Amino acid sequence: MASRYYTVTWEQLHRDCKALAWRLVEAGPGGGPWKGIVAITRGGLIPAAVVARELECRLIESVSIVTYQDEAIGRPLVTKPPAAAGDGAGWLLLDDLVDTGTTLREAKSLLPAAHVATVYAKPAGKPLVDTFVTEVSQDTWILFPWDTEPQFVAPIARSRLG
Ligand SMILES: O=P(O)(O)OC[C@H]1O[C@H](OP(=O)(O)OP(=O)(O)O)[C@H](O)[C@@H]1O
Ligand SMILES: Nc1nc2[nH]cnc2c(=O)[nH]1
Ligand SMILES: [Mg+2]
Repeated sequence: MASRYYTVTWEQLHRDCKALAWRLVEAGPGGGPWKGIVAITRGGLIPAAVVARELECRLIESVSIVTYQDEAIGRPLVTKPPAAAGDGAGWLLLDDLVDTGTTLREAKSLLPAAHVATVYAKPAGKPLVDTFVTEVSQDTWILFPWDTEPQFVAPIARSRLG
C-alpha cells in the first residue's frame, strides 16, 4: 500500500488535462498539429479525450497495456497493440500518469518516435516523459475520480475517541 493518497477530482483532472494541452499545442511536428493521439488504455482515455478536444485533434488511436491489479504491479501485458501510428513519429503517446515507467517502456518499444505525455508523473518514471503537468512523490498513490466516490466521514471529535 502507498503511504499517502492524492485524490484528484473531475474538475481538477479537467484543469490539469487542459494545462497539458497548453504545453502540447505548439510542440507538434515542426510546430504544427499532431498527426494524432495514441491513448494508453484505460487510464489515458479520459485525458486523451480532453486533450484531443483542446488540440482539435480528431484522430485517436489506442494501445492497451495492463500493468497493475489494484495497487499491485505485475508484468506489463499488451492486450491491444496500436493499429496505426507507424513508429509514432508526429504522434502523441498519452497516459494518465507515469509511476515506475514500466508501462511507458513497453509502449515506447512499440512507438519509439512518439512524443510521450502524461498528466501526472512520479520521479522514477519522469525521465521517460517528454511533457507532463504535476509531479507527486514516489510513495503517493493517485486516486482518480473513476476510482472513488464521496462517502460519509465521522466528525473529527468522534474519531478521536478511537
Ligand atoms: O509507470 P507504471 O508503474 O507502469 O504505472 C503507470 C500505469 O499504471 C496504470 O495503469 P494500469 O496498469 O493500472 O491499467 P489501467 O490504465 O487499465 O487502469 C496507469 O494508468 C499507467 O498506465
Ligand atoms: N490510479 C493509479 N494507478 C497507478 N498505477 C501506478 N501508479 C498509480 C497511481 O498512483 N494511481
Ligand atoms: Mg494505465
